[in-house]
Amino acid sequence: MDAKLIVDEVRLTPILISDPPLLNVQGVHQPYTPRLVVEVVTRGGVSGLGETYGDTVYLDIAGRLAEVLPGRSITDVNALFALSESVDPHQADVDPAVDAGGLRGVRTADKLRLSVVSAFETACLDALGRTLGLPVHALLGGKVRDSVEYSAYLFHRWATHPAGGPVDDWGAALDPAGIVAQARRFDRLHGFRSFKLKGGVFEPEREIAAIRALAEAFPGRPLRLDPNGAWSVETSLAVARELGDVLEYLEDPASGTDAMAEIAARTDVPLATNMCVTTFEEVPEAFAKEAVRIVLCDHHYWGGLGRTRELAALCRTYGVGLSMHSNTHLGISLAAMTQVAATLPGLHHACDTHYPWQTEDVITTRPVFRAGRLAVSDAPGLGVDLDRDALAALHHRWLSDDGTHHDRDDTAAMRGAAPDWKPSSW
Ligand SMILES: O=C([O-])[C@@H](O)[C@@H](O)[C@H](O)[C@@H](O)C(=O)[O-]
Ligand SMILES: [Mg+2]
Repeated sequence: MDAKLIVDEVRLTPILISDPPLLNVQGVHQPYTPRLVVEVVTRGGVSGLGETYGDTVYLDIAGRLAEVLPGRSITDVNALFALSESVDPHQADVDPAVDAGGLRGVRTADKLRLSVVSAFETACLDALGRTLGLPVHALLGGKVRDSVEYSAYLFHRWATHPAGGPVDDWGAALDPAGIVAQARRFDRLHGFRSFKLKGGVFEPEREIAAIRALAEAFPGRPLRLDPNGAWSVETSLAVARELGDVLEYLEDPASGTDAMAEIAARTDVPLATNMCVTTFEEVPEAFAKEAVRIVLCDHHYWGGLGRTRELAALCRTYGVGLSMHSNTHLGISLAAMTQVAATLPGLHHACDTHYPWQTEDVITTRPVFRAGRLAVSDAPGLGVDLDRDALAALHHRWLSDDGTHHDRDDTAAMRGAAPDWKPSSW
């Protein structure tokens, strides 16, 4: 093996990034959210980047994996899965509740581990691409498109965080007019064609009214509503009836494969998910029951860019559509999302991204959306460079935090404002 390809060192940098007070079924985003930046440095002196969730449970696994990677080749990405299993001590005692802030289905030991592996895989591919002078998409078999379409991600939100924190100039959006104003600003700034509204915050009638207002303001544009499983089957069907003429798809209206399958059987509105199909183990049942028409892939918890392509092949085989889920993330993840999305032939919907809500980053140049699309970089690796000063500042914030923000918890943030608050379901 070429010595240049051997891992010399792995650097893990937990950071806290500022985040606006976006509302969802579990509460409100905290003012700062944790992310982990992974750097894999080769003996050839090349450094590759990856990014993933930064909560404590991920940091634990990442620390163990980082210890055993030096001496192995950055080409050995398939070996990362077995290697991560061999170092993960927490496999048996994972709380299977829905993730405390991520809303990406139930927690499993596998999913936690894969969310870490994905950042290491991305970092290895970035390092390999930089070493060979090739973009990551070339390492995945080549791009099938030159740009990737993203959708605007609309949220009901407060103007400021109740307990203080970073302030932006978006103001509150708590009714249909506020959501339309937010959409207009996204349209003006980034040219997004599709709009997704995070639902499950207010009673369904108010969210239906917001989608209707969007349909009037942007006739013919693809619209989606995602209450993260907050509704019953009957409520979901009622919403589907109300909005069937304007929705591109309804995302996770109810929780669980059985509920989704029942809704799917009784409406023509396509259902999408990033909650009931989140692992390969969940695929057979959901596909057999025809519970979803679109799976939202996410390279973080599916285990990386290679596994995302495997999921895409499965969806293609079973005639299920594909798009991409997003959670709060920075530019390294956005670059990884764009590189893998560029290689997926059956990507027929605009991908989700939280990125426009993020005002801080650890890369030197912010990507620019044009007409809602990002150009696919042909530069070596992911095509992004680390801003070490920014990384150090965000790491310093993480070090200075008393632990309140080390684990994302939207419910805790909401209870800071309303101590008796409980997630609603309709
Ligand atoms: O950021 C949020 O509040 C979202 O609700 C996120 O946690 C979800 O994972 C995600 O965006 C989704 O599509 O369900
Ligand atoms: Mg969703």
